[in-house]
Amino acid sequence: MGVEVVVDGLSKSFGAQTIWRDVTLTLPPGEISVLLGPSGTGKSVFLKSLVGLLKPEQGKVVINGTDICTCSERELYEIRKMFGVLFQDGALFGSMNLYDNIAFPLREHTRKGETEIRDLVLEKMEMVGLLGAEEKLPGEISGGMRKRAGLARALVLDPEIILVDEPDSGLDPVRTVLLNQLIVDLNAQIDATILIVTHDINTARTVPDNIGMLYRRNLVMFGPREVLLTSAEPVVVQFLNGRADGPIGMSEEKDIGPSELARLSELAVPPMMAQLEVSPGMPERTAVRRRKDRVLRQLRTLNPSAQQEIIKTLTPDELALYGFSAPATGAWPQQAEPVQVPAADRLPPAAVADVPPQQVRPTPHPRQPEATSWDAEEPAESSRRRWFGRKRGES
Ligand SMILES: Nc1ncnc2c1ncn2[C@@H]1O[C@H](COP(=O)(O)OP(=O)(O)OP(=O)(O)O)[C@@H](O)[C@H]1O
Repeated sequence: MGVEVVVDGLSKSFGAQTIWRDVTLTLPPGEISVLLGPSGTGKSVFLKSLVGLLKPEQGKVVINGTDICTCSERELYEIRKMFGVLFQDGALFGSMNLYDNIAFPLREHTRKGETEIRDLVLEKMEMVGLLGAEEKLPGEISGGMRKRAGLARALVLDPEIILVDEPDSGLDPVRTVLLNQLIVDLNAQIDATILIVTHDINTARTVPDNIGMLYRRNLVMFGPREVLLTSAEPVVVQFLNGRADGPIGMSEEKDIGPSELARLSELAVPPMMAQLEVSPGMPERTAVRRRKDRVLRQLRTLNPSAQQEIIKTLTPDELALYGFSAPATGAWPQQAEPVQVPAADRLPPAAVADVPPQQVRPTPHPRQPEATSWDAEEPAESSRRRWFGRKRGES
């Protein structure tokens, strides 16, 4: 299982320029989190601070009991081995073919022989649908393929924490959905803790378990996806609706006038979208059940819209299991007449811990449209199918 990343009171400046201050959040182990924010709010700086490439002036980043802001170089070196990082452009070496690019961390950081390295490289290349492209140079392949090669390289040391910087930049909407699906499937297979930085609203609405947002040098919020996706905060509403009017300006944050605020308050918060489900043939995401227990424990502290959205994800069995009373109509679960949230001391009931795991089923999510091939120039389908196994219903 991935490890927890605890960020406590983190502040970062470059000279007189404060990037963000007092950022506190916890990336739950094995869950997928997204960090949103307008351009220049310091999302990439945050990722680099998590992996120890930048040193914040204040605060802690605690991983496995070690604060990477104050630990020794040797400890940092060991902690870094737990990370896989996918930078925006894949950060591949232009003169090396894909095989050597992906093999690089194994040759640098392990004593493995070439036979073992070959097995691992080909396994990761198959995982991201790149088998057959070993000899290609980064300059000879599409942006989508470069991203996937970067992802394969990020995976090659079996990371427990994966940081992904704008996976959607430079990709068309279909390739973005395919890459998102790949990240969800990877999470199901290796249960790593994942943090994605993105501008893409669709990614934010469909991929993560948790969402945070940086704005005006602060973390506006961080928590279960339902909290931000139902928030009426003007900056969130503007961002989720992709509107020009609102507190986010082109270069600097601007002050919002009363008429603009009124226009924003008339905008509906976009309806929640279902989270991406794992592909057929993949294992279940074990983080889903852990998250459900965690979120239900804090349910009463969340806003009512978020509470209702969370309750709507529960199956009838789970509603009963977690101690929710049925709505008057008897329909499970429904929005018009909200189900009753049990008293705080019953969330979740102590009995949950004693319930056999198979009784707590992951939430069924509607399927996304069937994925098409990644790149026209590569044999993606056969490669993906070998890794992902047969589709549901296929003999
Ligand atoms: N090494 C550095 N030295 C000085 N300033 C830096 C450094 N790295 C980043 N910055 C500054 O920090 C600010 C935040 O940059 P960052 O790239 O983290 O923003 P971002 O939110 O990821 O933006 P975008 O969404 O456009 O990629 C910018 O003003 C940038 O110029």
